[in-house]
Amino acid sequence: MAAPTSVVVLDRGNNTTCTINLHGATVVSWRVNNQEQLFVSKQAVFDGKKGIRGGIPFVFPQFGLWAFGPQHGFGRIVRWNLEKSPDRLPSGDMEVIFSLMDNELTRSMWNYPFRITYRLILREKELHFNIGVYNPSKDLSFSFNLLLHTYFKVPDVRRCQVTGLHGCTYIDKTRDNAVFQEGRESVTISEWTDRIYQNTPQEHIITNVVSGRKMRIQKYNFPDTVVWNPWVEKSKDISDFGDDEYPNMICVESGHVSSPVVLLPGTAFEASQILQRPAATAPVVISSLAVHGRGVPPAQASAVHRQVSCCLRDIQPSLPVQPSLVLHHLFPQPLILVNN
Ligand SMILES: O=P(O)(O)OC[C@H]1O[C@@H](O)[C@H](O)[C@@H](O)[C@@H]1O
Repeated sequence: MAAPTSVVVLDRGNNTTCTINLHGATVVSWRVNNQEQLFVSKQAVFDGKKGIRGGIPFVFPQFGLWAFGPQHGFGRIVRWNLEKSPDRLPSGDMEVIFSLMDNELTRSMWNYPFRITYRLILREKELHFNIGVYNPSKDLSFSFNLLLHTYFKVPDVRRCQVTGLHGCTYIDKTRDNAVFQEGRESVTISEWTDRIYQNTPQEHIITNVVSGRKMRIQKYNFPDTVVWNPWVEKSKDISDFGDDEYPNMICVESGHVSSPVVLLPGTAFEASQILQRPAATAPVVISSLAVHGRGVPPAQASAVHRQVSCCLRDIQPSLPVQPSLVLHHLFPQPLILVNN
């Protein structure tokens, strides 16, 4: 029987938590105010062997097919060490550090000494990732790919837009790895998508993630951004992914994959990422309003109020909005807003 997997939990308070499975140091949950931000398939396997389908698997030292080992390398299928247990920082944020060193198994696929430290910090609305890869050898260089294979949870991937890709070249894995240039200001998904965008900027925003809000990705030393969704047909080929789950996830992955990192003896590579749930101003504005309107009986006012708040989140997740304009759009009949 395979070794059971075990998890480490960061708890910042206020129902803001992050759970990391030592198997692959895979982040399997990130909840902000009790709201899950990451997608994990209902069919994910936790057998301590297979990579976990969802969350944030750690792709190393290979991205994609590999002649010497499994697809996406061994980083996501080996057990990592808990280098430093969860600890509260003076800021109130929670920190944990994992590490991985070469061992018999990794040497059988990739015969190099290495050491990785993977530090996570859970803030109020942010999750920080700091990665260091060290080459302790005196004479051998090695090269590798590294990628954080982040599965974001979304209500409907067709409504997501990803910014920051305009003008970037991309390798399209759905079209025999042909190279194209992105012409859209923001990228939407309506079919099987598997692209490696190159030399992308340090920031992307994804719209319409959970509760219709936005997610900000900031990255350092990760020149590539992979965008993946298997869509209808490819989903059926993935045994640990439900046929009907593709609308509920989008992978936007920060990595160093279209060219390898070459690490000289005695040197280190560092990269980092911050995921941030920007504060939503609109629901705050509207939640302090009571809705009364012609055609809306008082008994239904709170239901309308709830509906308006949800719609507002969908329409303008984080920008300041004019509630009256949005309400007018939603309810053409005159409505009176009473500030509580
Ligand atoms: O099924 P896996 O090995 O987890 O890979 C999932 C996908 O991961 C993406 O990052 C790749 O670009 C895709 O080609 C791949 O299909």
